Amino acid sequence: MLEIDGVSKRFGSTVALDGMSLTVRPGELYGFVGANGAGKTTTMRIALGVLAADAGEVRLDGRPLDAASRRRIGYMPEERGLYPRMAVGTQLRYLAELRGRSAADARAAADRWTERLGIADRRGDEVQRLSLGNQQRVQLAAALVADPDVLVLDEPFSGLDPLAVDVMSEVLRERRDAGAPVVFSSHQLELVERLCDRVGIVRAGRAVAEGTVEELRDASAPELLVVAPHAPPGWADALPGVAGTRAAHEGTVVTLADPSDATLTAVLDAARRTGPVLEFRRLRPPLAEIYRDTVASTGTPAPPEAPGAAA
Ligand SMILES: Nc1ncnc2c1ncn2[C@@H]1O[C@H](COP(=O)(O)OP(=O)(O)OP(=O)(O)O)[C@@H](O)[C@H]1O
Repeated sequence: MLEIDGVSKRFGSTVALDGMSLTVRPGELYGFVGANGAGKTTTMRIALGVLAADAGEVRLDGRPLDAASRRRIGYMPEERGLYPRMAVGTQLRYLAELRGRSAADARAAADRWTERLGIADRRGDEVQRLSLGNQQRVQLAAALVADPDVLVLDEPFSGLDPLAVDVMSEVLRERRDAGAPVVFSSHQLELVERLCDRVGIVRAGRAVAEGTVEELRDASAPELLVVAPHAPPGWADALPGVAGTRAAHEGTVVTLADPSDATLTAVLDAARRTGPVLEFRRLRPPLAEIYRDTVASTGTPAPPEAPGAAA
């Protein structure tokens, strides 16, 4: 289990992290989402020891991380940390050996992962000669080559073609199924919704919501779609238990302040009084909508990034 507990970090006058906390459990695929500058990369760098926290703690299996336990984490940095002029195979073997694997093990792992990720025919090529998407596959291989117990990946899906997205998704699921905690950041919320067991939403350096997509959905204001073609504008605005309405999906979306049976009945009765009701159902907002609502309801917009804040 990987725990980020109350971690804070400033860069000069910029508060990058302000008490960030999240937990990634064994055998869990965790999606880390938030606006540009919300603090995802900083959190991951601190977890990996690339940066030091000002306050708070990162624990692996209940113990504060140290140099030895950090070696159990496979990391894919956002800035991608490969040597551009080193051949793919040589580089992967080197990284595995650096993490304590024997030369034979390192070679076997480099061969296995390049095969698995569809870049076996590029083993002899310098990394800089590969397309960006293929460099990303090498970067994933680099995170996996020493057989880590935990995976921390910063935007692993950005810029990948659909087939590469499938390969990446499959590999992350396999690691999850093998019992590893796997956390990745992404702005591709459909993908996060499809792939992740739990999601953490961050805003301005702190986690503002965490749970399965279903839990996050339950925590947001429930909405009904009512399609009643003869209903006049504002027909549901004043009903008891209704927080607001808007026109959408060729009908009316009714946001409920109180999702009780009494409210549902009142809304349905009011709709039926206007004429035929073609549709009446609970809406299941996608993660993108839940994300927007969560971020909007957790404070004023984040201040713009301080230009040139000192590191
Ligand atoms: N080395 C640094 N020096 C100064 N400020 C920094 C540094 N690294 C990050 N920051 C600031 O910390 C804040 C958090 O940045 P971070 O990169 O963690 O966000 P992010 O959520 O990963 O964003 P993105 O989605 O754009 O990758 C931002 O305001 C950023 O400008």
